[in-house]
Parts: sequence; C-alpha cells; structure tokens
Amino acid sequence: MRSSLTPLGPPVSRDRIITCFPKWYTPEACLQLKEHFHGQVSVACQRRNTGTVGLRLSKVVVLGDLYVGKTSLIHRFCKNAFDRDYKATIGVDFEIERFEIAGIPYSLQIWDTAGQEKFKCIASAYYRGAQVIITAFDLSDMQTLEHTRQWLEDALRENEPGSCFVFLVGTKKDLLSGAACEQVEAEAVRLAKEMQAEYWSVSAKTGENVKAFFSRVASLAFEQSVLQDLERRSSARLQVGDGDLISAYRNGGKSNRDPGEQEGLHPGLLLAGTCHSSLHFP
Ligand SMILES: Nc1nc2c(ncn2[C@@H]2O[C@H](COP(=O)(O)OP(=O)(O)OP(=O)(O)O)[C@@H](O)[C@H]2O)c(=O)[nH]1
Ligand SMILES: [Mg+2]
Repeated sequence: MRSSLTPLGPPVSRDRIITCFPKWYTPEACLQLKEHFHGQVSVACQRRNTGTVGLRLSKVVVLGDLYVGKTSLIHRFCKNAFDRDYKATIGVDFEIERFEIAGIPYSLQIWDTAGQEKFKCIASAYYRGAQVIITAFDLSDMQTLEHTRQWLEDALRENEPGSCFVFLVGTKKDLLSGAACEQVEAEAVRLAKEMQAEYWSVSAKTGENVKAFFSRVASLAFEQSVLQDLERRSSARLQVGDGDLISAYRNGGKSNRDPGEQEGLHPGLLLAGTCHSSLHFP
C-alpha cells in the first residue's frame, strides 16, 4: 500500500534531515552496531510505503535527578540555547521535533520531567507509552549515576516489557576531562550494559554530541516504527486472507499500543508544552 499521508507544514530544517544511519557513541554500550537502516526499512522508504509513520509522534521521556541537566539538554537540541541559571522543571514539559529520515517525515515528542521528588508523582504519570527512555546523570556527580537504575525501573513499570529503547546519558561533559572523565565513563558503560541501554556523554553547554545523540534516538525509533507498521499491515492482510475480516477490521491495522496512548497525553494534569514547529494532525 502506498502512503498518501503527508504532514502539512513547513519543510524540516536542514540539520534535521537524516540520510545515513547515525553511529553509536561507544560500541561497548550500544543498542545496535549496524551502519545502515534495516533492508526492509530502506525499501519501504524508497517506495514511500511507510504507512502512517510520518503522521505519528514517537514519545521520548527524559528522566533523572534534579539539576543533572535534562532541560538544558533538550533546550540545546531544540532551541540551540544554553542557560547558566537553574530553573527547576515543575511537573513536565515537552517539545516536538520534526525530522526527515530516509526521505520520510518523522516527529519526536520529547518529554522533559522534573527531577525534584515533590513533582515525581506528576511526572511519572507521563511515562506511559514511551518508545524511548533517556535516563540522564551528571558526569561530575556519581550519586546521580547510582540513581539512574531507580529512574529506569520506575519508567519501565509503566511500559510493556521490551517495548522501549533505553539510553543512559552522562551530561555536563565540559566539566570533566582526561582520566577523570574516562573513569566515570567506564563505570557508566558498565551500568548501561546492565540496564541494556546505549551510553552517551554530552554537554549542553558546548553542544558536544547533542545533535548526534538525538539523531541516533530519532533513527532507532523511526526504524522500529516503520518495521512495526510493516508487520501490522502484513498481519492485517493475512487475517483478511484467512477470511477473518471482522478481526482485521476491528484491529484497524493498529498495533497493541494505541497511537493515542503512545502520545501519552493525559489531560487535566500540570503541563506546560511547546510545539517547536507546526504540525497538522488528522
Ligand atoms: N557546565 C554545564 N552546566 C550544565 C550543563 N547542562 C546543564 N547545566 C547546568 O546545570 C543546572 C541544572 O540544569 P537543568 O537543565 O535545569 O537541570 P534539570 O535536570 O532539568 O533539573 P530539574 O528540572 O530540577 O529536574 C543549570 O544551572 C544548568 O545551567 C552542561 O552541559 N554543562
Ligand atoms: Mg528541568
């Protein structure tokens, strides 16, 4: 089936266009070592046979202790800005970032959560339906690394087992150098392997690795979305072929997770959101 669904709105900016599969930070703790998009995904993109992938929002949640730099990381990527003053996130906030990956439009909804304990119950309401979980810690504060395991556990509890890509991100790379940085990174890589997470070190202050990191996040999520969409459509066709028309119709070509659920919007809770660029939904 050829997709006729094209999002409206301005073209994505040049630095959001991804043509090659972005590389990992370190091969020791990475989710996929391959250098190209999955063959089926490349073919689907060439034929523009990616179903509704271009219209959906993939949910990314960013978690971690207060003051580790979650908001700064997101702001560096989405607004190319850095603020030295600390303004605690209250509850949650989100940004929408549009990409073009292998010629197909793709959007991430990036949820910034509060690290302060008193806001945890608000923030945790937004963990559900995440395709990507980013657990952040401050490279200059080892305690924040130790706490990442608990943050991840809390987020995984709200999601189906095996349904999320997990990243462990060390922030404020500019504050460490040489042997000190290597030592913390080695410990973080060890933990990332245990968490089955991909490891990255970044600096929101200098911008080091920030764009590369989010390109990697977007590409892995995109590839998974296309593969899931292809699988869903082929199983719907099989069901029709089996004469099970009603069950195919009931599923409506949907995955187990409803796209609305993936968007994770729970009205009525404290929420301050910014749509970074205009999107039009069906
Ligand atoms: N040197 C340096 N400072 C940073 C970096 N990233 C963030 N900071 C500083 O660290 C402080 C906390 O950053 P935030 O991004 O607000 O931290 P947060 O994790 O969002 O905190 P909560 O919203 O309370 O959970 C701020 O003063 C930032 O300027 C970085 O890469 N390098
Ligand atoms: Mg914040």
